[in-house]
Amino acid sequence: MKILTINPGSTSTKIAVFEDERMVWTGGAHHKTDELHRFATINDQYEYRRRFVLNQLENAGMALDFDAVIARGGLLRPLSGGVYAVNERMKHDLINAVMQHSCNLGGLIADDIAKKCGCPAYIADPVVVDEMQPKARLSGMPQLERKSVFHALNQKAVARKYAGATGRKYEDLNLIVAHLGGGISIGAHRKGRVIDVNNALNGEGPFSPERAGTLPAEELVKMCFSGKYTQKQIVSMIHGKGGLVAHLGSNDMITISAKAEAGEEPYRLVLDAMLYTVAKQIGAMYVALTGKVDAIILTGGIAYSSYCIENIREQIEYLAHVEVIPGENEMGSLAFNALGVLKGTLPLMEY
Ligand SMILES: Nc1ncnc2c1ncn2[C@@H]1O[C@H](COP(=O)(O)OP(=O)(O)O)[C@@H](O)[C@H]1O
Ligand SMILES: CCCC(=O)OP(=O)(O)O
Repeated sequence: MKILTINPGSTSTKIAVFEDERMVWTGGAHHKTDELHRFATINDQYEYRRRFVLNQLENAGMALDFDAVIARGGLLRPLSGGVYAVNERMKHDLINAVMQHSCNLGGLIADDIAKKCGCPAYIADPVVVDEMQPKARLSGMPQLERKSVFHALNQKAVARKYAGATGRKYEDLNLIVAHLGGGISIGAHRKGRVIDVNNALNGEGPFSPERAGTLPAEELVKMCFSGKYTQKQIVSMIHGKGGLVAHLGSNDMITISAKAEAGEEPYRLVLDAMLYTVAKQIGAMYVALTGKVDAIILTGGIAYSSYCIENIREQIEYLAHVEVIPGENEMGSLAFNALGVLKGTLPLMEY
């Protein structure tokens, strides 16, 4: 069976083709900050990203004859993990999502290409997978409930991979998984359920290449009412143009980590500050798991940087075993999920 997998991330669009479990082609690219910031909204990126996927497939000589097209899922209502068919209700919710992120385009692009092939379109383990324990949902303001928005697909895939490699079941382990990408999410996985995690999108947790992370609330309120900024500008300072983009004007971690490693300022100070916020969030999830932690897994694109990994390791290695699984296992995981549905070993959920 031939599966097309599509993963629109905040900094990249990744594409891969699988024949059963075997990846036979991979494409995609990192998008420069300016390339995406010329679009006013995420929905405005739809045509650009759709054409990007189709052009890449055409240039690689890939015919549009897939058995299924599956994409990373977007900011839908809170859902259980699993595979969902893209339907009209889902497309409506993706187009009209309150929270904006490029993953909202995944199901829409998958649906368009699947229609050209005459095959089904799916999403799996969307970013809104919600398994939070009740006490983690409350903030200090009853009006503001915490929400589970994170790299569910990759966090679950690497957690299962680690469990398999150590001869155990994901459901028997307590793990902290830190996904270090354009956004950063750090989850406490208790026996196969993510009982707490920072919302990677809305100003919670570490700052990241393009997110502001936790902010001083009252200072932020003053900025909002200063008359100097529109709501859209403030929101984009929280995600899109926050974090390293705000401090250093770039989300290119390869260049930034090389400069930081060479001791160049302000790169060293800003990157070390970001990694300090990562270590602190890992500490918080250690407490969420009451210190009973089998391993801390560092994953995502930034986990390719030895500077970043060693910096974080020094701050947390006394807590538990540290496992590094760089990149993301999202493409393989998407293909595995689509195949499971096509072969009837996984249920297909309706949105
Ligand atoms: N070899 C590398 N060294 C350091 N950072 C890297 C490397 N490769 C990718 N990155 C960084 O990883 C981030 C993207 O991570 P990824 O997990 O692909 O997330 P996203 O889904 O947000 O695109 C970018 O900030 C990119 O600069
Ligand atoms: C919306 C949460 C997932 C996320 O932040 O993904 P990226 O790191 O790809 O932006």
